[in-house]
Amino acid sequence: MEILHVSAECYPAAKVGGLGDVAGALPKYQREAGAIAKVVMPAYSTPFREKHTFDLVHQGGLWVGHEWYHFNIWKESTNALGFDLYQVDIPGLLDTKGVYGYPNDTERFLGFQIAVLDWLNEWQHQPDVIHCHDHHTGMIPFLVKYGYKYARLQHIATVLTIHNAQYQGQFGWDKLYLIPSFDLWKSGILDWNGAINPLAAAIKSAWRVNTVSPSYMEELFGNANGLEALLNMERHKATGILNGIDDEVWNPAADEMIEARFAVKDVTKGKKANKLRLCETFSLNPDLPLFVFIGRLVGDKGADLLPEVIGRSLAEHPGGLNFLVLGSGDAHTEWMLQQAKQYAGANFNVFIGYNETLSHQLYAGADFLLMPSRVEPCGLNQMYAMRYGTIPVVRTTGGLIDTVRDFGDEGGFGIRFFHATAGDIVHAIGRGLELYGNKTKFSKIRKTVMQLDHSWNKAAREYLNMYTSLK
Ligand SMILES: Nc1ncnc2c1ncn2[C@@H]1O[C@H](COP(=O)(O)OP(=O)(O)O[C@H]2O[C@H](CO)[C@@H](O)[C@H](O)[C@H]2O)[C@@H](O)[C@H]1O
Repeated sequence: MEILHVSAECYPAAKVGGLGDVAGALPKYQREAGAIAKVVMPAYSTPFREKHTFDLVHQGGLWVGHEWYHFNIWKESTNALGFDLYQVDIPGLLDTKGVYGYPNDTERFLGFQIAVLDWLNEWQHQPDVIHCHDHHTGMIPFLVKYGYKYARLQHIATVLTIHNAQYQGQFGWDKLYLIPSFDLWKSGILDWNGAINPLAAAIKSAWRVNTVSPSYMEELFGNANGLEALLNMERHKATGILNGIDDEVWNPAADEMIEARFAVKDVTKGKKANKLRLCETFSLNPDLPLFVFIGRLVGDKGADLLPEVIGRSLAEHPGGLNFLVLGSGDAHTEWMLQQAKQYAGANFNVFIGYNETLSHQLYAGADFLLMPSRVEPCGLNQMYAMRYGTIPVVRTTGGLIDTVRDFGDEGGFGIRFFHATAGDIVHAIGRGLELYGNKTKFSKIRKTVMQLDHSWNKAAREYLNMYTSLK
């Protein structure tokens, strides 16, 4: 069984969020489970490209509408990721420093998908499954089925994983000419609510669709940013498979990025050393319980609630806890968090930006991780946090339901709350403080969360079973 994953991100070559983590880990575990798994992604101008060597495996040219581009497909030559990594290099289109957020993102990702399909079309060797991730690759299942040029690929199974249905990649019908020619009778398949919608087109065209947790799959049938009816129609081919975490990258006993490495047996000592260093860096008192938030500062993550939560918690427990935030995103939320320093004084600090090393240090040094997400398809942060002995405080939604059980319930180990409101979050933080005060219980839960099995092995097998069922 050979699988080609197509993704806009793949850690460590390029990562903006959880998609990068998944594309960088799942293929490795699929290989361990006996399959051949490869990844193809865009060749952005990142430090990764400068630091690694590549072999040229294919050259071609393609049209995106009326623009002609030359493209190269490169294969990373040292097997640095533990699987074959291919990068699509399209000068003038994909050689950007960043991944997303350019005015021509529609053209950039169409170019990427066309290059992948042209390459597969001419490649003697073909995979059994093309596994597409999110809307940036959503035209592939459609074009494999209906693109005139790609008839040779029609027998290859296509799978779509929805990492986040909030983002669908819509563009206007005036840009139809950008898409390689296909049976125009099928143009309705591209449409959702009067626009060309790559995520909807992929949901309609892929052989199988999955989301990254069973609970999020259920939620989408009732709330999918406009795609509810479509997902209900396609329910027969939709399923939820819970993400895992790469326990080679996220391992407190071997993590080179943290101050002190530790395992379950020396968790108290290890956490203390990491917390001390973190608090020194951010001028926080290490004797207080530390709540952190790591992530994109956007409404879906509930980041806009943080300034009020910080203010109200400190009003309820004056000088009783510290907050540290790592993230970037909405300019207003970033500004509000900077302002929060004025009223939170020495009990709060924030790092605005993206910093992979610092994220490891926060998971290792914190006592609690806050995730007040309004939408959380799976969430990896809570699983990373638990592996590093940090107790998650999460909203009861999506994948957080499938991975965190409240410590008030039989066998529970985290803290859950229901509403994305400052009141509910502050209450949950209060429960965290009580738990922190009960040293025996706190230490027991810390050890419990570190030992939970969130490895990719189970999910890797579930994906392989899904592919097998398609043949
Ligand atoms: N400023 C920063 N500095 C350093 N690291 C940062 C950072 N901001 C975020 N990160 C890192 O980015 C990743 C975020 O992953 P998540 O899965 O929590 O969210 P995301 O919404 O990106 O992913 C989507 O896809 C994933 C994968 O399927 C789903 O789990 C999730 O629910 C869905 O929204 C983590 O590795 C985190 O540490």
